[in-house]
Amino acid sequence: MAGVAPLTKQELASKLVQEIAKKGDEIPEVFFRKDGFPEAIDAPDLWRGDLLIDFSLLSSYSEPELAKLRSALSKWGCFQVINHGIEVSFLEELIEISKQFFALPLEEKLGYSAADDIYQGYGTDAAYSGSQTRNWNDRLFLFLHPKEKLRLECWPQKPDKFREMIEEYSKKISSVNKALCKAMSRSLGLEENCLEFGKHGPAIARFNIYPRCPCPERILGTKAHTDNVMVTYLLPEVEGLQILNDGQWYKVSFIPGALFINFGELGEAFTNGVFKSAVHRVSANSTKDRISAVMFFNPDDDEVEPLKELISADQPQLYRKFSMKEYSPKIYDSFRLGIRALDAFQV
Ligand SMILES: O=C(O)CCC(=O)C(=O)O
Ligand SMILES: [Fe+2]
Repeated sequence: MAGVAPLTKQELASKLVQEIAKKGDEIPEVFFRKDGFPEAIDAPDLWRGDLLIDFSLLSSYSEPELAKLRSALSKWGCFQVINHGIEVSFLEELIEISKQFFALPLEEKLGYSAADDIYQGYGTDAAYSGSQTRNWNDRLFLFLHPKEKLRLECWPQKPDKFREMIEEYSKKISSVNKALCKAMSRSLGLEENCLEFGKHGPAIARFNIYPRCPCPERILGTKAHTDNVMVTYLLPEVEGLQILNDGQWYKVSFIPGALFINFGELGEAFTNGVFKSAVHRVSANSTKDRISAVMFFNPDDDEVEPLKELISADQPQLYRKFSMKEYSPKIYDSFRLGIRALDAFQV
């Protein structure tokens, strides 16, 4: 990330996808994928079957549900979860409030971008390097934990309930995460506190908007990537997310009220590759804007290393021990270059 300077508000305004979409001018070349991208297939049976986890069964440690969880994470690195205990009306309101935030006047939103931090606040990714193909996406990015990283000036004061809802959502997601950590440990035949993280709650909240796009066959909402975290909890508004598995892209079916959970690179390192980090991307669509609300969890310690219990003759150690201080600087370039930051730490 060295050498990447934040943009002035004016520069940022000219790069925002919402603004480009609103003007309706010709789309800048920098958004077009030079070589196109492979099509994704529908797989409703998968999302209603092997990759649909009933959270209420996990909390009672149902053996078949634990086996399903283990299989989903080791083969796909992701699943959707229902009966997670967060009221659907709350989730719908969160999406609605996020939508209202992105609908605020530009000047007001720019007030929530950080002048000295390319990540935090309102803005758009990948606006900082002229050469890479850009995503058709703007976002609000907020650090929640550790407290030293929290920048309250980037937290929207409007819509009125937004701040309160983010805090509330982070508590609700935390309790889902606590139970899920235990279930994941159990699914691996381990003591329930072996695979524990996110004690202080999610590290980051990210709200995405993918404006309606006139040219979805040549532009992506977000290009293929793995998340640089332990685990991601995603609340989508409609379809658009896609997953790569064995060389094939799959459309994730939208299930109202379900949360989409995917394992990040740090989760893969922590489980010594037993659970995979899902490669995913977001398509653009020509009919409507799309919103998603994302919570990212990180490890509690500064160092990440594969669990001893998951290293064996059959499953030799895949990643060396590394610190977040070593890992974090690799994130920006890996996203830009489309490679995995984690691969730098292979044994
Ligand atoms: O919007 C989505 O569905 C996915 C977002 C995503 O992958 C991310 O924010 O890391
Ligand atoms: Fe992601």
